[in-house]
Amino acid sequence: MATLIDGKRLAQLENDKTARRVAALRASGITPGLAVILVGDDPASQVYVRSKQRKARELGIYSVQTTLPATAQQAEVAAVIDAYNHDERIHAILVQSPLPAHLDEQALVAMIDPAKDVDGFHPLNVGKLYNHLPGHYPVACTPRGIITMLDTLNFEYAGARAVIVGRSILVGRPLQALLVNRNATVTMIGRRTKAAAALMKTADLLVVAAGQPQLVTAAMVKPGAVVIDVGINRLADGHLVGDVDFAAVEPLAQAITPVPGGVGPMTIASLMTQTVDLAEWSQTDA
Ligand SMILES: Nc1nc(=O)c2c([nH]1)NC[C@@H]1CN(c3ccc(C(=O)N[C@@H](CCC(=O)O)C(=O)O)cc3)C=[N+]21
Repeated sequence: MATLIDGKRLAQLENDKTARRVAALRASGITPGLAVILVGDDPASQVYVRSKQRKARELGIYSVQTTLPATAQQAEVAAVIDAYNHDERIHAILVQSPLPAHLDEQALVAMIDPAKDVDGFHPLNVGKLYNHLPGHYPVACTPRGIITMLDTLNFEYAGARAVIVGRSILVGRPLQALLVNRNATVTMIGRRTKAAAALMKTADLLVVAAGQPQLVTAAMVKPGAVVIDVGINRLADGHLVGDVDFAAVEPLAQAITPVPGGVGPMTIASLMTQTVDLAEWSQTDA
């Protein structure tokens, strides 16, 4: 039987630490501030943004939100980013993804002050991560949360074979960099990959972020692998499932994340941690 990686519990532990750091910062006169920009009325995005705001306030973080209609133009969103860039109460800016298709998301992300880029999506921060540069910079929150979970397992990165299914800007690409930087050997799988199942079966660490329920079956998992399921799929009956056939894979894995209660809560915990990081760095790196 696999170790269940309890994301809810690990997130709780991390949030407790964050609350203590926020209290210490506030005692020294700095309240960490998070600004969330939501465009449109995608129901899943509204749920995520609401839980981010709730958690931030719980932890003592100053938290504000700008909501724009789905018809908002590029320049309107840009003006909101610019205002937060110059707002001294705000240390962390998040533009909820995905944006409506008529907006150029990458151009907007590039307008965020890199020192306030809590998602780590600004090209400057992406480049620093990719090149494994020293110093303080934010990294994508979902991959950061995955690393935290692997660290608690004392996962041995060096020499491990990692396979990542999904090459997104939010998850697959930044996680690839974080794992390469820890001396893992990383294979990226996309839709055009040949013999994907056989590649997955070589993985000591299998991370699945494809957005496809039941994509990974027991036949694709090496016995003893660590399996991280990033998928969040809402089925017709309202059930939330990941990308991994949990019931079939769990008996042969060394450790596995559940959905819900795995990567999702850790993503939010990482976001809170990184908001506080940015507030601290704004004092020391200025
Ligand atoms: N700029 C930006 N940054 C993000 O970090 C970002 C984003 N855009 N867009 C969407 C994805 C997705 N994401 C999730 C966060 C928490 C849960 C989460 O807490 N999930 C719960 C279940 C929640 C539910 O019931 O739907 C769980 O897995 O247990 C899920 C998904 C952050 N994202």
